[in-house]
Order: sequence, then C-alpha cells, then structure tokens
Amino acid sequence: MSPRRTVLVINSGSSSIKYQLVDPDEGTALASGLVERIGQSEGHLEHKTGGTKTEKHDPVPDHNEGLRRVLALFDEVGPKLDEANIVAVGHRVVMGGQAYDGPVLIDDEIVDIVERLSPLAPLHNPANLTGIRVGRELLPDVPHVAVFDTAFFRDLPEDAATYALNKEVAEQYSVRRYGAHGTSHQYVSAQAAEILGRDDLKQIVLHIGNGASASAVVAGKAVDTSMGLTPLEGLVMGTRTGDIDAAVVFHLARNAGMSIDDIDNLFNKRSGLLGLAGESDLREVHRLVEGGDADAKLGLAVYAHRLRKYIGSYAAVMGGLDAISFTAGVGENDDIVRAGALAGLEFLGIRLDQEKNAVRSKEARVISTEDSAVTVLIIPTNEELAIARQAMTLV
Ligand SMILES: Nc1ncnc2c1ncn2[C@@H]1O[C@H](COP(=O)(O)OP(=O)(O)O)[C@@H](O)[C@H]1O
Ligand SMILES: CC(=O)OP(=O)(O)O
Ligand SMILES: [Mg+2]
Repeated sequence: MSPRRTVLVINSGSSSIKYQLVDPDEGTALASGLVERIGQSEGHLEHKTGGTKTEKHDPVPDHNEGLRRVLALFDEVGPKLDEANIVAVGHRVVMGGQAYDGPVLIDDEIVDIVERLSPLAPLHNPANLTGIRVGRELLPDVPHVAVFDTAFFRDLPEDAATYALNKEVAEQYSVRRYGAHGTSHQYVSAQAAEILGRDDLKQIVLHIGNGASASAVVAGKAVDTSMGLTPLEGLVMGTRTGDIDAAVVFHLARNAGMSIDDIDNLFNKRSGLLGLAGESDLREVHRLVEGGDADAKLGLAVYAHRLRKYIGSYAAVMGGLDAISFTAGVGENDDIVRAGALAGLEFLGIRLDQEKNAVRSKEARVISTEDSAVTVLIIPTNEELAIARQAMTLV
C-alpha cells in the first residue's frame, strides 16, 4: 500500500487564516485550525488534530507572523509536516481575473499576477499573497497551487458579466463581474446534483458566511452570481453593504467630506449587519432582536429581503428552479435566516419544512416538504477539500 498523501490547504483571508492538512483521497482532515484577531491586542490561534484542540492567545501582528505560528504549531503539537507526505500546498486566491478557469501551479509569474490583481480584491488578494509567499518560503520543496474563487465564474454569460458602463472605460480598466466564493459554489452545486441524482438542475446556491454570495447554476455551469468586480456587490454581509446605488459614493464624497478610501472602508468594513445593528455575527444579532432591539430587527429584515430578491431574480434568469442550497457559517447554522430568505416564496414552488429546518446537524440534508416543487437543502461547504482535490489534479 502506498503511504497516505496529504495536501496542506491555506486560506489566508481578509481577517483570518484558516488551514487544513487534508487527505484528498479519503476526504478527511488530519489537522485544521485558524488564526483570528490578527493585528489586535489579543490574537486567537486554534489548532485541532486527532481529537485534541490547542489554543493560543498571544497577539498576532500580521498574516505573515500568523502563518509562521501555524507552521510552528504543526511542529510542536503535530502532525509533523516533514513526515506528512505533503504532495502539494493549495492556496485559496480570491481574484484570478479573466485568466483562469481552473487551478494553476504557482511560480514567480503567478505571484506577480496575483499581486497585479489586488486592486480587484483589495481585502483578499494581499492576504492570499502573504500566504503564498510565506508558504513557499517555509515549504520550498513541494508544488504550490493557486485555486481561484473566480474560476467557476470565468465563463459567465456575457449579459450577466457585463456592467452597463461605458464600453471603452470598462475594457481599459477590466471592469466586469468576476464573482467570488466560486470554489464553494462549485462544490455545493455538485453535491446538490449528486444528492438529487440529476445533472440538469436549475439551482441557486446561497453561500452565506461573513462574506455572502448567491449563484445561479444550470446543469453544473454558473450563469449568474451576486459578487461583481469585487466581493462587495450583492447580498448584505457581516460588514459589507452588498448592492447599493453607486451615487451614494458621489453623495458622500461631495457632501460628507469623505475620501474614496474612507468610503471604501465604510462600505466594506463598517456596513452590512455591523453598520445596521452594531454586530456582524448573526448569533449576536439574534440576541439583540430577542431583547427587542429595533435596529437589529431591521438589520435582519434587510438581510432576508436581499436574499429573497436574489432568489426571485435567479429563478427568472434561469427560467425555472429545481433546488436551493444553503451553505457556509450562516447558511448551515441559522434557521431563522433560512426561513426569512424563503418567506413568501411559496408561489415559486418553495415550501420549507419548518421542523426539518430547525434540526441542527453537520450533515447535508433536505429541509423542504415532500410536496415542495423546489428542493431546499443545507449542504456544508468544504472549500479546503475542494482546493486540495483541485491541487491534486496538477501534481
Ligand atoms: N450557530 C450559528 N448560528 C448563526 N450564525 C452562525 C453560527 N455559527 C456561525 N455563524 C455565522 O457564520 C459567520 C461565519 O461564517 P464563515 O462561513 O465561517 O465566514 P467566513 O469564511 O467569511 O469567515 C459568523 O460571522 C456568524 O454570523
Ligand atoms: C470573497 C469573500 O468575500 O470571501 P470571505 O467570505 O472569505 O471574506
Ligand atoms: Mg469563507
């Protein structure tokens, strides 16, 4: 029997680093963890392996140091990386522009390209790049592979990908809709097709985490998605506005004396649920709602309203709808958000089974009624496994 092969997957994100040591053949994680509160006075590092969890609370100044600590923890607690038979390191990269519809082996040129694309994912690509740089430095003898969030959306139909912006300006500055979270949308839509035993589905995937996006997928191909030039467009998110009239930018620049950077920061980091309710985490928002907080109640209503709007519009884009899948931190765990997103959509053939919706489980499952024309599912995403398997195709 050949020894077990593993892939180290690094998701160096906007505000955290998540990682997994994956067995791509078995589909299991041998170790996983995250670094949070990077740059704050107290950091949080969590490393899980073989049923044990190690936690640290030392400050983590930046992503570079965070990743070094992670690799040191593997050495300290295990599994030892030099004994893990790592055949590839897979890196999540949010923005790959129009160039990639699949994974690529990372060399210096790819590093340059990821850097040049940073203006199109300013919160994500610089952090992804740090992960790649430190990873290549500390693990120089294994191939490193970039798996782009945008790859699944590279071939969106032109009418969905094009903004009604002056053509010359759009072309000169690469302004179009690229989407994001594609690795998750691809993984979850494939799972839904497998569970339902159909490869011709018209389906909607709702990836609702801190960042949140919706996609419309027909027979395995993405035909629309809610994130655009950057991961700011679309759904209401933890701290991001999602869709907003672009004229709000002109208004604030002219009348509130805000600079472009101020407005960027406002839209990306101080808006969404945080801006409406004072909390970005749904668990906190629900706690406030239970206490009678009117801002939190409105925040939650705006959040659900946007989800309903996307479901309706994607049913129209696809000319029908067979399945809706909820995934990511909120989608997998929050029955109130799921019910709110589907409320009043019975006319589309969507009937949520309230009891099934309330069950807590880590398993993929159907939560619509037997007689619902549209099957509603919860499908836990596994971006790390999807990245590991894509990386394996190149090594
Ligand atoms: N039990 C839960 N109930 C409701 N929401 C939850 C629960 N657990 C996590 N969440 C939500 O999931 C979010 C994180 O989702 P995740 O997919 O991990 O996001 P990201 O990858 O963008 O960091 C949290 O901010 C919180 O709002
Ligand atoms: C693209 C994006 O929004 O990613 P995340 O949800 O990890 O912030
Ligand atoms: Mg995520």
